Amino acid sequence: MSLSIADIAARLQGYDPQALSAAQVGEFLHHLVEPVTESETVGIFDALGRVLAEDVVSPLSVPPHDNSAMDGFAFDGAALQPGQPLVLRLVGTAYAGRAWQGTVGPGDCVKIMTGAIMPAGLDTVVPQEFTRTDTVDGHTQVHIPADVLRAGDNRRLCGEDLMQGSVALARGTLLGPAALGLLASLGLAQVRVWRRLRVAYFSTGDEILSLGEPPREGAVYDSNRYTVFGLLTRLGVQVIDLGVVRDEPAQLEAAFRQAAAQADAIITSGGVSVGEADHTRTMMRALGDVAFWRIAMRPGRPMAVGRIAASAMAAAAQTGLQAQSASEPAKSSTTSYQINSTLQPGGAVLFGLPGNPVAVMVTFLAFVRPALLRMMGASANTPPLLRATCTEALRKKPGRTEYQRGLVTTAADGTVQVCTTGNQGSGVLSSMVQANGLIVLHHAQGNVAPGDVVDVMMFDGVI
Ligand SMILES: Nc1nc2c(c(=O)[nH]1)N[C@H]1C(S)=C(S)[C@@H](COP(=O)(O)OP(=O)(O)OC[C@H]3O[C@@H](n4cnc5c(N)ncnc54)[C@H](O)[C@@H]3O)O[C@H]1N2
Ligand code: MOO
Repeated sequence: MSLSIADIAARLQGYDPQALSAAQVGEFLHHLVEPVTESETVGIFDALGRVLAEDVVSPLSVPPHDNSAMDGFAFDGAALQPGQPLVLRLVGTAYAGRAWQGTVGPGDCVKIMTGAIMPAGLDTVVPQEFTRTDTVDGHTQVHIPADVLRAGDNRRLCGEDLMQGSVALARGTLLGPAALGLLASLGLAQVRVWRRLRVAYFSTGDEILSLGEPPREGAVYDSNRYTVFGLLTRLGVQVIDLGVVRDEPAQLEAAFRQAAAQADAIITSGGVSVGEADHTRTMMRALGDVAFWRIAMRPGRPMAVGRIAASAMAAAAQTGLQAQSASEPAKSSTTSYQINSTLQPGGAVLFGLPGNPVAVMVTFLAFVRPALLRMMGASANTPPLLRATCTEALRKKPGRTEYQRGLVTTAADGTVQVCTTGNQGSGVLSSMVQANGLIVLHHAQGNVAPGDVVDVMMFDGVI
């Protein structure tokens, strides 16, 4: 059963929607979102980027036999003596893909190919390039110099990768290329994964132009839908693009209703600050259980989160924007509008992101992405932070988290360094494009001096 905003707020110590720390936001969202519960079986090619719904127990051992890691000669390592060269008699050849059928006695060796099963009684392989061979009385002899290897070298043990009956991949694993290979190595062509998450998104604002519309004074092209599309696609969710929605109650209600009916989560951008001119906040309150936050962070201060009712129970009538379930009074409105909304439990999770293009990306990476990964059933959802030496001074006020666009490079001496990529305005996408990570200046941290070590959230593998 999902918790209401009030329930979650009551669980959080020191919860103040007007002054939340980034850590409190993470904690709040952890309570707000729940993993999906439906799973499906998919073929291995469709499993990339999906999350395992159950443990994969290894049906066989990998490798299935002790085998050679080198092309060379297999022999009994007990014959090796420190400081002594060894001479062995060649009695046959073991090829990969079939077991060698002969028998070996003391002082014998078998020529062996990489991957071939180790003949019974032999445990060591000398790579062929370490050896010299000659023929004595019609027999080939293999000479191994002193001290070039130890007993057991160059032999891969049965089950050293995976043992039959052990958990090869745990439920909650986000399947990457290595996991696909591992599944295939177990002979598994199909796998059980959680169903794909559906995420709907739209941009709000009367000044926002869709691509294809001619430029006009005071208007800007919608960039947020494209960054959100990219961020969601990288995450492997099913995206539902609902376009640009005018700041007009009927259009906003229709967009929220459609999004809540089709998706597990809704991402909007714009209209969550205190501006007088928009209906977005009012509509969010009217159609759902939503909190409006001011987060102690930069960029990305205002944000709305909650749930939007899944049922389309509201009958819209053109009689004044009075959202009956809303505690917030209607903003100044030219259109009259009324919603008869009955709040239903559950519904789609709402992430109402601030309009500024970099604030959208930063709030997505800091909060939305970990929350969506949790909804996807993934067990790990925060990327590790890299430690890098900052090459410049950064001004930072303690008491808020700041994310600065950074370019991480490796210096000639091998040190990992980071510098900022220029204008850090929350509308400036060009410095985001030049960055390969976000410098994370933590809540309590103060100014950074050149040479100080800072944390960086790298984009690689994330966006
Ligand atoms: N009095 C206050 N004013 C503002 C505050 C505040 O705390 N008190 N917070 C500021 C911060 S921080 C941000 S961020 C913005 C967020 O405001 P909104 O979420 O209401 O966003 P808008 O006003 O709609 O837009 C802000 C900005 O972003 C541009 N924008 C919006 N959508 C898009 C889009 N899809 N593509 C490209 N650009 C977009 C929009 O044109 C505005 O320039 O509020 C501050 N004000
Ligand atoms: O912090 Mo706003 O979120 O400036 O862009």
